Amino acid sequence: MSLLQVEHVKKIYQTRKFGRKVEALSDVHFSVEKGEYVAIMGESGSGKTTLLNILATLDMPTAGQVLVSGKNTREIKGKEISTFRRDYLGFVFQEFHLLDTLNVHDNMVLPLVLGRKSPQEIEEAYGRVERMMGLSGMGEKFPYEMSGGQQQRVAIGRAIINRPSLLLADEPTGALDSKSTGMILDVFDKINESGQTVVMVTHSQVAASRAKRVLFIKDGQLYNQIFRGDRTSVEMFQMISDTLTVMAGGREGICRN
Ligand SMILES: Nc1ncnc2c1ncn2[C@@H]1O[C@H](COP(=O)(O)OP(=O)(O)OP(=O)(O)O)[C@@H](O)[C@H]1O
Repeated sequence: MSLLQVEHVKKIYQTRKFGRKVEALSDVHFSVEKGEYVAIMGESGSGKTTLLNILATLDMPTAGQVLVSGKNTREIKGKEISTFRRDYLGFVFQEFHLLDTLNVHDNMVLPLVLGRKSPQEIEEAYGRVERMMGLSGMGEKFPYEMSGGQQQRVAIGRAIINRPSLLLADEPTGALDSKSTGMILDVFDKINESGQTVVMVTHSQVAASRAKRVLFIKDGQLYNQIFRGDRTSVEMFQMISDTLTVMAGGREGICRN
C-alpha cells in the first residue's frame, strides 16, 4: 500500500460572484511511497495549491479521493480531522507561521503539547529535532529575533517533531534568499534521508531539483513526471528546465497513469 494515494481527484470551485464554475483539478491520479521526496511544479493557476490543500485535508475534492496510510480523508469526520492532521501530517508554509509570543522551544513542541505527550517525551523529541535543524542553544529566542532561514528551520522542526507520516510543504523557500534557501534544502535532504516522506509544491527549479521525483501539473492535470534516479541535482535541474520549456510551448503531455 502506498503512503499517499491520490485517486482521480477533481476539484470544481464555484465563484461567489455569479456562481461561475472553475475546474481547478480535472483528474489527478498518482501515489507516493513511504520515504519519497516529491516536488510538484506547474505554472501559476495550474492547481498546485488546490491539490496541496486537498492532501492537507484543508479542502475536499469534488470527485475522487485521497488516502493517507490507507485512510480515506473523506471518511474522517468532524473533530477527528484535527487529530488526524496532527498525527499524520506536518505542514510547512512559505511564511513560517510561527507564534510570535512563543520562543523557539515552545513553538517547536506545540504539536506535542497539544497531543498531550509527557514532559520527558517532549524534551527528548525537542533535543532530537533541535540538533537536526541546527538550532542548538536557540530555544530561548523569539521568532522576531531570528533570520528568515532560522525561522523556517523552527517551522520545519515543528512540522516533523511528531514524526508525521507525510510532510507537506508549500513554497518553503519562497520567502528566502539564496543562501537560506540552500540551508533549508539541505534540511529537507536530511529529514528525507532520515525516512521522512516529503511532498513539496514549489516554483523553484533549484528546490525541485533536490527531490527524487518531480510531478508537473498543467491545467489541473498531471502533465509529466521525472525521476531523479542517479542524476545529480545539476542534471535534474536541466531536465526540469527542459520539461518546463516544453510545457510552456503547449506540447501534448506525456504522463499517463
Ligand atoms: N476559492 C476559489 N474559488 C474559485 N476559484 C479558485 C479558488 N481557488 C483557486 N481557484 C482557481 O483555481 C485554479 C487553480 O488555482 P491554484 O491556486 O490551485 O493554482 P496554483 O497552481 O497553486 O497557482 P499559484 O502558483 O499562482 O499559487 C485557478 O484558476 C484559480 O483561479
